[in-house]
Amino acid sequence: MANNSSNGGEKTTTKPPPQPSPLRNSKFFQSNMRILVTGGAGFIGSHLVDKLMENKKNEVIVVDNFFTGSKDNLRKWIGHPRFELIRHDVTEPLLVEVDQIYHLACPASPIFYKYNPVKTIKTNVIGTLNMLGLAKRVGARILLTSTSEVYGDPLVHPQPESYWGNVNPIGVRSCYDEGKRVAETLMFDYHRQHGIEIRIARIFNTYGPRMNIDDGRVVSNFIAQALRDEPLTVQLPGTQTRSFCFVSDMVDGLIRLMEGEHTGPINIGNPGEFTMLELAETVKEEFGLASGKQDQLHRWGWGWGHLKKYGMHKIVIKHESRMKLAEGILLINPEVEIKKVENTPDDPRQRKPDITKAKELLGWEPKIKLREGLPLMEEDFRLRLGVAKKK
Ligand SMILES: NC(=O)c1ccc[n+]([C@@H]2O[C@H](COP(=O)([O-])OP(=O)(O)OC[C@H]3O[C@@H](n4cnc5c(N)ncnc54)[C@H](O)[C@@H]3O)[C@@H](O)[C@H]2O)c1
Ligand SMILES: O=c1ccn([C@@H]2O[C@H](COP(=O)(O)OP(=O)(O)O[C@H]3OC[C@@H](O)[C@H](O)[C@H]3O)[C@@H](O)[C@H]2O)c(=O)[nH]1
Repeated sequence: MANNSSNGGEKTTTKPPPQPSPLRNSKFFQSNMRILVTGGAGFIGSHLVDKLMENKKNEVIVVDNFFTGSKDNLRKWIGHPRFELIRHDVTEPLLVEVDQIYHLACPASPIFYKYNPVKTIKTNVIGTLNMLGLAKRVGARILLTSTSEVYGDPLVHPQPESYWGNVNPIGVRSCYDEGKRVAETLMFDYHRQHGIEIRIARIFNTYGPRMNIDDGRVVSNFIAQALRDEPLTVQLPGTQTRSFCFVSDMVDGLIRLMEGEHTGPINIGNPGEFTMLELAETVKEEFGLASGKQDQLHRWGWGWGHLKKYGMHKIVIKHESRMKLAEGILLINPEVEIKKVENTPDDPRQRKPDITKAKELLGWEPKIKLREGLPLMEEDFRLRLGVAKKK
């Protein structure tokens, strides 16, 4: 592991920050906090906007090119007097007057960021340069949503912020991993050279309502597959691990980081670690029977306790016609609906955040466990998939 001396960088500023807008210091005019959210039409961004809009002192401007995001995620705010939505690509310069910038714009799902890798790296590098230029011009504080992927396929486990990572610089994921690493470098160079107030969050896998249904990320894939009665596609070997954070916890962490006194980088994630096979089992238990078959079990007075008692908790009922109640024993189709499929290159084998810094510096830790968070996605996914709960 590398030493920690240049991590955090909190004593390295050589210049005072640029002057904020005169309105900030006005004695006579109590202005609102003007907050720019790039990528605000996406999954995490739209939840962040919901939270920021709860504060009546905030005006929120979203900038998005709608590559992976959608206006639908923001529909409740369109037309609101404290809200503006601008179709704009962050690889182009932007002129707006703001006090804070949450810079999220970047496709996050591997399928999407690998679709046009040159555009992904431009978004991370030129997009971040443009947002730092904006921050410098208007004296805004800027927060970058970096990623656990800066640790690559980590050789240190769990990953503290002081770990410098194990990243392939020429692989198919590099446009994203290395792009985010350069974005972090740019943030610290602007901080040291120009005194910009920066914040860096290293986000670990996040899930929740509004994830794109077919964007290839594992939680949204498994839930959509379970609700469509399709096999869950576990990519080989299935023993690779991830740590999943519910989106409301993530938003809380990002706002604390922005409002706090520490530049970061700070890991924001849930340390609960699961293999992909364990995740598939959990989704099956929460959703496999939830598509109506669970109701039937309840009508018979059967619950998971009964299934577990007979060692059947890992079994999905495929055809109800094959189910019989015989002398009080439920016969279930033993077909296990998990399909092992090929993986993609450079898939990290393990990932778990060390969140000591987030706890100590931000007073933050996640509240929602995986089993509590997964069911909170059901209604949203059913609605968008058009799959009703069976009676
Ligand atoms: N969700 C996660 O698990 C996770 C993990 C680590 C880091 N992150 C980071 O958090 C941020 C948000 O992730 P998300 O899960 O909400 O992803 P998302 O794909 O749902 O949202 C990204 C948003 O950015 C927009 N966008 C992409 N390129 C753009 C460009 N050039 N100009 C303007 N807008 C652009 C998209 O249209 C979308 O609305 C990303 O920066 C991502 O790297 C997410
Ligand atoms: O259907 C699937 C999809 C994915 N997987 C596996 O699930 C694991 C997680 O894959 P995801 O695509 O959800 O996400 P990854 O962890 O690879 O990248 C993620 O983490 C960091 C963020 O910055 C990225 O934005 C995010 O997508 C991988 O090991 C993958 O092989 C499956 O087993 N089945």
